[in-house]
This record gives sequence, structure tokens and C-alpha cells, in this order.
Amino acid sequence: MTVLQADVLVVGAGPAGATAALNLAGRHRVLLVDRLAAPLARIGESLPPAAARLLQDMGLLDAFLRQGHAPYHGNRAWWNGAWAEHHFLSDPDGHGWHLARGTFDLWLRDEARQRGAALLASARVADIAPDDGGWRVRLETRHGTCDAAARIVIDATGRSARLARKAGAQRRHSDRLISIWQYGHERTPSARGFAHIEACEYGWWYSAPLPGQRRVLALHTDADLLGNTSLRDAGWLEAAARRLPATRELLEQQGYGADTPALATPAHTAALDAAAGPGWFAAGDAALSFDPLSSQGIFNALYTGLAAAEAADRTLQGDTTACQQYNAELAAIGAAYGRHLAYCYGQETRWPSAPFWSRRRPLAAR
Ligand SMILES: Cc1cc2nc3c(=O)[nH]c(=O)nc-3n(C[C@H](O)[C@H](O)[C@H](O)COP(=O)(O)OP(=O)(O)OC[C@H]3O[C@@H](n4cnc5c(N)ncnc54)[C@H](O)[C@@H]3O)c2cc1C
Repeated sequence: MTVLQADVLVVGAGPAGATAALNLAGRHRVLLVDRLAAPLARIGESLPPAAARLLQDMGLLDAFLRQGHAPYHGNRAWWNGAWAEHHFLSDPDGHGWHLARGTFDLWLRDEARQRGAALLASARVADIAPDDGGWRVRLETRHGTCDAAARIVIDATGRSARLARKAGAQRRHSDRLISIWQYGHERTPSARGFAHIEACEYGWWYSAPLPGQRRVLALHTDADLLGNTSLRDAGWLEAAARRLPATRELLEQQGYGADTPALATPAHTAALDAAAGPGWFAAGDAALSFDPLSSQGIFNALYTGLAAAEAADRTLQGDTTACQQYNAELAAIGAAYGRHLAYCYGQETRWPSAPFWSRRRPLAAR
């Protein structure tokens, strides 16, 4: 059997994996593998302003700006019975972006390839085992099974954290949040470029304008709080959104009409007990998955993809401290995120005994 040889094998070509690969390519032999032929259309489109600095540092900003993503000027939230607005006008980095997500993910994947990473798409990792100081990985492709050998692996498989768990790391979930979402069109183009959020007794709603007069609408609630029949009714999500005072007003103003089926996707907070070990690093959602209320998931994927690339490079050069430092950095990011999230949920106090909100109250306040 042919064995593909690489210094670094990156599994998962989402934002984290593609970023890790493009930052290592040219310096090392990089193999980037993804089970999908091309990224899927998916929710997760609000990119905060600070991402511009990261993209600039990686030499990607000019190409990114040519892609026509919609400007994201801030958030408007109906939270605790009042409007809270956060404008990026005062942000030194300027505005953020509402991404055409498929275009963005595909472009990053392509950048990795152009910088010299070998891309193997439609290939799934079936097994991984330590081998000769590195790793041997079994890949299932459209043309059959093949093996890859690498000195370092980067797990960028998203929420499944497939490789890190195989390497012995444990993934800890903090809640059971899910998102039910769908796309639609809007008759009136969104002039303000704001993300909209509205809290309700069983969770919170989100909507954002997308390029091309499109809009995403989503409900975030705990999996056990969603009625069994909800998803079987095609019009349920939009009808429920139109019963909420602030979201109804937004959808009416924009002339929104849903035109895709509603899909459910996991959106819980989770983290690995270790984000790296001997010869492996986890980046993006694989290491730390964020509640979408934070709007930090893609930024975190870019940041940790870059950090994992740097740690892998140092390890290949014989630095034995890179793994430990990476773990410490990710633990600090996780702790800061946890404090910020608890603060945001703690600001909504209208339904203290509702399961969704009481589960999110700090232990000391219960
Ligand atoms: C409801 C919801 C809303 C969100 N909204 C936002 C938002 O507004 N802003 C924001 O910044 N973030 C948001 N996010 C989070 C954001 O989408 C993720 O944080 C981001 O996609 C993480 O990137 P990643 O590369 O780590 O993982 P992913 O994007 O999940 O990529 C993982 C890749 O690994 C591949 N893969 C998985 N297993 C294997 C395998 N065994 N073999 C080969 N390939 C494999 C997959 O095909 C995929 O391409 C949201 C998330 C959810 C759930």
C-alpha cells in the first residue's frame, strides 16, 4: 500500500485546519485532509472586527476583502426587557463581516493548497495509531483505503475532536445547547448590517443579514427543551419567531421569507481536558467549542489554527516546551470565554425559574 508521507497531517479543512495548514506550508510537508469534497452551507457567519488583524498577519486580508462579504456593524439585542446596542464604530479594527460562509471556508482551503499544502478531499480518517515516533493514519477515500505517516497531527475535525479523543483526551460538555436555523430572503436590503438577538423563556433567537439579500434565522435552546414535533413542521421556526415581539418586528421590516428547511445543529460549549499531547495538537472547535452567543468561533478557529501551526513548527525544530505552552494558552482562552459567557447570560434575569436560564445561572447565585 502507498503511504503518503508528511511532516504534519492536518485533519479537517474548516477554518482551523486550513489556517494551520497554510501557515505551515512552505516550511514543512503538509497534508490537509477533509471528509467533504467542498464545505457545506452552514450557520456561523458573524466574523468580529479583530479578525482583520489576524488575516493581515497571515497575508490574507487583501484577498479576503475582495470576496464581497457583507459588513457587520454591531449587535442589537433585546435582552432583559431592554435594547442593548453594541456598535463597532468605536472599535479600532472597524467593522466585522457577515460571511458567505461556504465561500470563506473554500477560499481558506484553497489558500492552503496554493501555499503548498497537499489537499486530500473526500477522505475520512478511519484510524490513527502512534508509529515510529510519529503517527500512522488510515484514510478512507473514494478510491479505497490508504495510509499516511506524519510526525505531527493537528486535529481540526470540529466538534467531533476525532483524533484528540483517539489520543486519549476527554471532551467535556458544559450544556446541551442546540441551534435550529434556516435561511431566507429579504425584500428590503438590510441597511444597518447588525446582528439581531432576542432572549425568550426557552432560549434566545438570532438573525443576521447575509450577502445577496439573504438572512439567517436561528433559535438556540437546550436539546431537551425542544418539543419532538417542532422540526417535523416546515413552517414551525418562522412561525415561532413571529410570535416574539422584537424578532417579529425585524422580520416584518425586512420582508423576510424562509426558503430552506430548518436544520438542527449542536451548539454547546465543550473543551478538551488537554488541547495537545506528544505529537498532536487540537485547534478550533475540536479544542474549544463556543456558544454562538459569543460570535467568537471562527475567530477562535483562525487564532488557534495559527497557534497550533506555530507550536507544531517549534516541535519539529526540537522545542519540547511547545505542547505545554499551547495547552496553557488554550486553557487561558477557555477561562476568559467562560467568564464572558457567564456575564452575558447573567444579564438576563426575567425567567429565573425557567430551565434554560436557571441552568446558566452561576452556582453561587442559585
Ligand atoms: C449555530 C451556530 C452558530 C454559529 N455562529 C457563529 C458566528 O456567528 N460567528 C462565529 O465566529 N462562529 C460561529 N459559530 C461557530 C463556528 O461555525 C465554528 O466555531 C467554526 O466553524 C469552527 O471551525 P473549525 O475549523 O474548528 O471546525 P469546522 O468548521 O467544524 O471544520 C471541521 C472540518 O473537519 C472535517 N472533518 C470532521 N471529521 C473528519 C474526519 N474524521 N476526517 C476528515 N475530515 C473530518 C469536516 O468535514 C469539516 O470540514 C457558530 C456555530 C454554531 C453551531
